[in-house]
Amino acid sequence: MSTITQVHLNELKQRIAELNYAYYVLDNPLISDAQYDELYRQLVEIEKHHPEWITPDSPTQRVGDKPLSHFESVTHAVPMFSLDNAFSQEDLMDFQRRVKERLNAQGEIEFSAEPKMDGLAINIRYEKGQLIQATTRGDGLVGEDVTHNIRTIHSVPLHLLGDGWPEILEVRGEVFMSKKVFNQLNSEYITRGEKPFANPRNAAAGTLRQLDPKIAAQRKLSLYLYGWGQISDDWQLPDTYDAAIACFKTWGLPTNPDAQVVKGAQGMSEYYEMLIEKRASMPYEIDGIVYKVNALNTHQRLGFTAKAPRWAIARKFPAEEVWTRLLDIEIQVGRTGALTPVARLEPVAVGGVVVSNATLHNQDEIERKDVRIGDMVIVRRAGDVIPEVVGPVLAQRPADVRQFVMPHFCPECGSEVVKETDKAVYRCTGGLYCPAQRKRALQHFVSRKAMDIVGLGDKLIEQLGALEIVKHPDDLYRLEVETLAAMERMASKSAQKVIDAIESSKQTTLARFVFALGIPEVGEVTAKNLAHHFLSLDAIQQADKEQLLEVADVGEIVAEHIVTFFQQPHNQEVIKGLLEAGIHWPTPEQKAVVEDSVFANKVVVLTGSLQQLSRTDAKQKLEAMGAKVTGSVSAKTDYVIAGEKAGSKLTKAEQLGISVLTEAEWIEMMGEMNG
Ligand SMILES: NC(=O)c1ccc[n+]([C@@H]2O[C@H](COP(=O)([O-])OP(=O)(O)OC[C@H]3O[C@@H](n4cnc5c(N)ncnc54)[C@H](O)[C@@H]3O)[C@@H](O)[C@H]2O)c1
Ligand SMILES: [Zn+2]
Repeated sequence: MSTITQVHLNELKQRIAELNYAYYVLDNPLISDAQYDELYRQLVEIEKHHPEWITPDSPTQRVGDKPLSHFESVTHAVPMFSLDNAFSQEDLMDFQRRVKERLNAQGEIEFSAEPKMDGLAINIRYEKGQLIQATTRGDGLVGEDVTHNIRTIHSVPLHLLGDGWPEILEVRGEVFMSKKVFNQLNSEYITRGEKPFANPRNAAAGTLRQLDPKIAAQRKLSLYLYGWGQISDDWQLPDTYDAAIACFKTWGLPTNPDAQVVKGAQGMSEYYEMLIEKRASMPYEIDGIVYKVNALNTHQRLGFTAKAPRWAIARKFPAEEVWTRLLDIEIQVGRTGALTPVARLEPVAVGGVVVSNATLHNQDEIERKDVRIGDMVIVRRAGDVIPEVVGPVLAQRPADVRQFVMPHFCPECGSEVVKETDKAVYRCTGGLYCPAQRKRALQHFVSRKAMDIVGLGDKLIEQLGALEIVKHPDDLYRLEVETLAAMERMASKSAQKVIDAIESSKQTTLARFVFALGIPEVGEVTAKNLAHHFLSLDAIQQADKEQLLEVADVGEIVAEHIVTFFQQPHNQEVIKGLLEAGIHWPTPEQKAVVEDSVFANKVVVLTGSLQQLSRTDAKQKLEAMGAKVTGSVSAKTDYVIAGEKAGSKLTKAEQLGISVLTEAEWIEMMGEMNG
């Protein structure tokens, strides 16, 4: 502390004053609340050691700031104070100790404990039971008149219920926006392409500052009471804070259901544990707990500092939202080959843990949020949810930020990256080669319906992969008994069994082999159809999109996946390795399909609009299976394949009792037949 000079102090005061102006007046904070709280704490600390340096214009001596408003200014009958902060259990103990000392009290103090709602303070004035004015806190002495907007809050009575209320009653509470309303509002903004609100507090502030009360009415604000201002002299307050609040409740005023009376440091800490646990599931955001000495006769004795009551304290929760620098955006390749952009952050504490990475979900999300590398970003971590980048702080965007571009090649294996049609997902196409996809590729390759290698379980695959003994499926065929026997929980006998299984898997079918490659969207049935259509692996590899579309059950997306998969040199390398290892199969018989076909020599009529295939493709496929495709339904018709909105032909078929198939049923039948 000795190195602190008055020059430092003045700089700090100047800085905090600027930050206050940006936050309270312009509604545009320059730093995060957590960062602000830290600067403010430093100021308090210095002034504690040098009380002689405290000046009336110090931020510690003033509440908020005067708003620049379109609304009328209102001088509060009783000033609206802020709260002192406690950041630890220790701070709370100090608070209780100070209270006890001042009151010269013995034993435990009783406190009212309640959630610190993250919104804005409002004073609501009732005269003769009638709501006549609602004002913001402003600088604590003068606020702005927002009566028109407060009147739109359904839970706030325009006239007090019951009777017995004082002629003049000012109640104070927090206006806030629930998480649900906030999320709805923001998704509407996003769909309209407008900039969403940073958080519910900001949204509530923005809503209260609307001139048109219809907007506030639509946005559904909420309010809970937590105190009072001026009250007629002839009315006697109850003895305790909680009884006063309960009394207001009987007049129809909304109060926080989570408020509780607790005793001493132990009680305060139990309430803290309870509420922090509950925080994520609460319908509105809270940023801490407010503890107030419950006995009202003590409040006058304890009094106020320049800024806050001495009978209350706000125990802040760890911030769920902080600001930090986005150092880079890196790509993570998942086990299915999906590429996820991950934010690399300057390490920062958020929600109680230090975070240096956060998900950015996908490219669309980065564009929508307009996050750029080098930006100051808002990072959020609520409850156990993984940390997320909410968006950039545009006020602090440096000139040299960089736009993120999705790489064209997989950072793990160098294979081509493709964007999946109609999805926001980018995927690595090097399925057989990519180390990120290794485990999944191998598990699939050895599975029963693929190469059917018995004894190669997940644990073993994991070990072989991790040790880089088996990087790609072709490495399996180079395994030796000794290598396998050295793995965990393996003996030479079981190792030999696995080697035998690998050996016998070499004799397979083309369909199994194609399925084993793990081409996206190519399941067992599609693999069979490909095998029986093209008859050789070469033909499948060389087929273009048009040719692939001729195959039963192959549509645009599947065809694209197949073409891209075989285009990857790395995949080709692995396939070559597999064939060199001795994998072989008998040539599938094309004829067999036609002979076996239920459609061989049958008369088929297509009607309605087909979803998966064009009319021409469907006709070709039926003919390939030996069917005769005709245009009109008669007694000679064997099958009618009815697409959507099928009309008279379908009716006729039904009248004649002809078998009708839906498009899906037909495609399924083709798949089964080709096996
Ligand atoms: N980022 C910035 O640049 C910047 C600048 C200034 C202030 N701030 C933030 O604002 C805070 C200070 O604001 P403040 O002066 O309004 O204090 P505060 O919000 O920390 O606490 C006082 C307020 O708490 C609210 N409150 C909620 N629940 C309550 C309850 N149950 N009982 C009583 N009051 C309750 C009231 O509105 C009251 O005015 C700072 O700690 C910081 O987080 C940030
Ligand atoms: Zn890859």
